[in-house]
Amino acid sequence: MDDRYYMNVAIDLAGKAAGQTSPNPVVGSVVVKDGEIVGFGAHLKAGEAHAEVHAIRMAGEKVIGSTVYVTLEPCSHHGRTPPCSDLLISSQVKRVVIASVDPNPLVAGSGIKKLKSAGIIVDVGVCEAEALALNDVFFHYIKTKKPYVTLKTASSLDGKTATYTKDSKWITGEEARMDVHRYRHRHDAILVGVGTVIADDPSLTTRLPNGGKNPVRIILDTHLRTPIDARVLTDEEAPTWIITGARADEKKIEALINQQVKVMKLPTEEIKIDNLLTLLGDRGITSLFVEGGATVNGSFLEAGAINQVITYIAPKLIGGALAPTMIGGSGFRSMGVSMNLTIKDITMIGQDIKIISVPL
Ligand SMILES: Nc1c(/N=C/[C@@H](O)[C@H](O)[C@H](O)COP(=O)(O)O)[nH]c(=O)[nH]c1=O
Ligand SMILES: [Zn+2]
Repeated sequence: MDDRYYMNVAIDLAGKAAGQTSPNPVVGSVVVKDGEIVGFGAHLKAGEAHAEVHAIRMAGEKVIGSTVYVTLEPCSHHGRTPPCSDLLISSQVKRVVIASVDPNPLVAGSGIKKLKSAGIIVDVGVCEAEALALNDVFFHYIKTKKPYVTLKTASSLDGKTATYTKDSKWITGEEARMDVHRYRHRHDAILVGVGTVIADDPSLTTRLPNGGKNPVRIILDTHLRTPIDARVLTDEEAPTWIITGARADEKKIEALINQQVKVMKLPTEEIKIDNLLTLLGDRGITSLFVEGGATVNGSFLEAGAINQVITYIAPKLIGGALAPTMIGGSGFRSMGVSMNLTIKDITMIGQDIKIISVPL
């Protein structure tokens, strides 16, 4: 088989661990000897073995003189595990095929240099686009030190997210709502505004049949209006960070803090999304799932802080000039300055449509 075939096996393996490896990238690796796959592996959890280590361990003796495919440049620095480039050299590998170079400017290219100076044949760029797409979150975070932001909205055919009486249970069906929980599992944090907490008293936890990781729950609450008995404050299911303004009342802050709740003040009285993202990035949040409501969605849109949009549209009509829509705020004044995106994927999920789009 050709290089692309084996690299696609490595890419498929890497993608299966999506959401588990944060803050590390997902990486896959395949060892091939005399046209036979003799080992493969994926990085499963930060701090544990890298993909190449799993693959080489499975290959055993057959790794000698083999070709190793890996979706990201092998590491060359001592992180929490010894460098994979050293392991590839000591395993007497003949050739290494790499899909994408490490985006971290500190290490970019050094793994490749090390392998070449040890006499290993190195080819770079096989299936590069597919490999880069695996780690759009990781690359974004490495470059900006801010979380990759996914905005998720769910609405009726006529764009409503609830009736004018604020009833919203449910708009999308079971399958689409289950899909949302898979995104929650894969994200470091989920964010809603205090309006959603007051209206829905959401738990914002990941409820999948086989369990799943709960994201940190971020509540934007400038004036500390989160009800003291809200589930996100009392259910002991996941950490909750309340983000408030510089002038927030210290007594109210004291009343909200408990072992699962932290209150964090931003430097300005009103919440600025850029300051929020810096604060979250500094605390190691690499991916942020914004579930609204409309006001919060509007502030992310106006801040130009959206990296991906997941839209679920249900075959329902709600109507009502006062019924809420997906994005509030003041909005753009003219089409010339409105946000343009490209649709990457459209699928039916149960009775609903799911659209994935990214800004141009
Ligand atoms: N009304 C709907 C949604 N509503 C989304 C938010 O308004 C809800 O408060 C939040 O998902 C509740 O989180 P939970 O308590 O953890 O279940 N989102 C959806 O995808 N479809 C809907 O029909
Ligand atoms: Zn490594």
